Amino acid sequence: MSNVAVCVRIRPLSEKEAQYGSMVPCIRRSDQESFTFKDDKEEESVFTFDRVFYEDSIQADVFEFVAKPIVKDAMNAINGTILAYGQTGAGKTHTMEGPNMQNLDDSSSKGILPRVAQCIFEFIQAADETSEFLIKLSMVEIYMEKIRDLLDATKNNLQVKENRAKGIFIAGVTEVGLANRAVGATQMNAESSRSHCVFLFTIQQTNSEDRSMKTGKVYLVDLAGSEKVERTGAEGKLLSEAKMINKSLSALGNVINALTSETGSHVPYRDSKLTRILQESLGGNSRTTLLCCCSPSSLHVSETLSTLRFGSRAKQIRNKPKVNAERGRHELEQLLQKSEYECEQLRGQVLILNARLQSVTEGNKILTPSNISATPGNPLEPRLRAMLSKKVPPRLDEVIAALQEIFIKEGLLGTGNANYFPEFSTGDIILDLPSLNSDILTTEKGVNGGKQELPDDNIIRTIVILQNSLEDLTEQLDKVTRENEGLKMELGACMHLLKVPSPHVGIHKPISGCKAEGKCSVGKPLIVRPVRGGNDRICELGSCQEVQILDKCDSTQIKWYWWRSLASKLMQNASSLLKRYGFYTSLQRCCAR
Ligand SMILES: Nc1ncnc2c1ncn2[C@@H]1O[C@H](COP(=O)(O)OP(=O)(O)OP(=O)(O)O)[C@@H](O)[C@H]1O
Repeated sequence: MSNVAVCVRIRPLSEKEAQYGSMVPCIRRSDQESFTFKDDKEEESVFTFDRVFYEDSIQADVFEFVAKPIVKDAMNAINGTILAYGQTGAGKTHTMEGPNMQNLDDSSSKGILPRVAQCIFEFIQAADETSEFLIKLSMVEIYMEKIRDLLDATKNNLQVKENRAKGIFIAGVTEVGLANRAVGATQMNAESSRSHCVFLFTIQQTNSEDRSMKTGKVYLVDLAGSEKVERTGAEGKLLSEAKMINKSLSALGNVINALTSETGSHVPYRDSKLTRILQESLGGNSRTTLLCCCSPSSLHVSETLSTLRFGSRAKQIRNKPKVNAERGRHELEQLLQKSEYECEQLRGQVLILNARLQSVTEGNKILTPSNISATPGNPLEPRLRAMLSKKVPPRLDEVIAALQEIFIKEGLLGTGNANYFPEFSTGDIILDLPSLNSDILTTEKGVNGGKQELPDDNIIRTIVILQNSLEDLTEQLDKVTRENEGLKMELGACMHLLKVPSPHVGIHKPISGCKAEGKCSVGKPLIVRPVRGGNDRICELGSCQEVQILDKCDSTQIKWYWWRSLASKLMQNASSLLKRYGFYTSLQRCCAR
């Protein structure tokens, strides 16, 4: 379990705020983690967070502390989320995107978003040779409780769905276009964004040797301004927008309150689209950092206080980050083997217990050294009796070997099953048969001082112990058998994947009817993938059904070919690629250029 990290960023005074030069700022620096806040009644309180970035902090420092560890985790298949919270004009967009997404040449002012993109490619360059990567980016905004695809203006009411494989996801979100983020002007900030903006990087990593796959996601969320409606002076449409924004932010607050309340009350994730999308980031399996943006001006003292209180509360949320990995063939085979072995062990124990139960109920006697000889026709051999009479409990494998012999002799097992019990000598048997046996002994000695004849209730107790153990074992066996089935399916899927031929690099020769013809110039190298079981080859970036294969490469070459060209294009054209999130469009253009 790890707590949600909460950082605070205090921006410099704006020109307008600076005009009130005589006013003392409401925040006084203490150190990197705490500061003193003075409220409108001049009362002071100390706030402490994971990290405080003051007016003089630089974008690179914020990225290094807040985002880089999250990107690193995502490369290891642990989902991460960064949320920027604060009133309008407090510096959320400046921190997340930078002052000018149209011009990313100024590397020092770049915000978290372009740095995350760059960092992903840096990690890829340094990654293991056997790793193949697929990076995706989606961008949506939540405006008036509707999810709009920022890359496809026609999709303006996307739905949030959930399934076992993907967790929570936005169904049908696409990767094209991007210029329609809703912007409205309020008195607070001439370019205030009235929507919540969510950027999602998905990093999918496949091991080219065993096809095991792991996926990490990074959510970057630039929340709409958290100011109170009456302070914005909003009217008409802007007023209903402001109310809607407040509604989803108060839903966010309610989720945080529920997650941090001691009574463990219901968490109302479904009360807004925002909280639904962020479900796994808040109290879920993601590593999450909340970045509270504030103005230092005493003009905004009440908004800043409410932001700081929000941050303090969120700090108590505990998440449980997990690795999202699909297991590779080798790992699956080992697991399956272990699970089958466990199944065999359990089956053996069920058989033993059944026999003991039968013996106890039918012979009306307990199987202990003291009464073995008194039971006429008792199937237990002297060897077993000797074992059970030792002070030190016998090793389970010895008991099993003896029982196996007896079972065969008694016709409970055919001789063909002589090896039915696997080697039990490892000692990792779940049921502790010796201690069960000593339980029975203790019961017997406690009741009648170890005499041969046992009272009926003692026999009943023994039977109950055996029956309970049997039930537990049967349950365990069912569970392991089910897991076993799951593993077999996973292994099957993995084997299937291994059979899919690896891609080749070829030269795209558009033929008539190819829809990609207009986009791809003849002779431009493209990645193509042979269609399984046939000779056709599908161009992955276009829809051309025929590609002339000039050169076959192994998957490592493919990886380098693909990522070198993509990464260099991305790096070279960083400004256009990330220009107000034109990342995906640019990916698509890669083949047109
Ligand atoms: N750390 C900073 N250094 C310099 N200028 C900053 C900083 N933070 C914010 N600003 C400036 O303050 C103004 C408001 O910032 P920004 O647009 O990022 O606010 P916001 O919280 O995103 O507002 P909104 O909720 O409307 O999106 C911008 O002009 C921005 O350039």
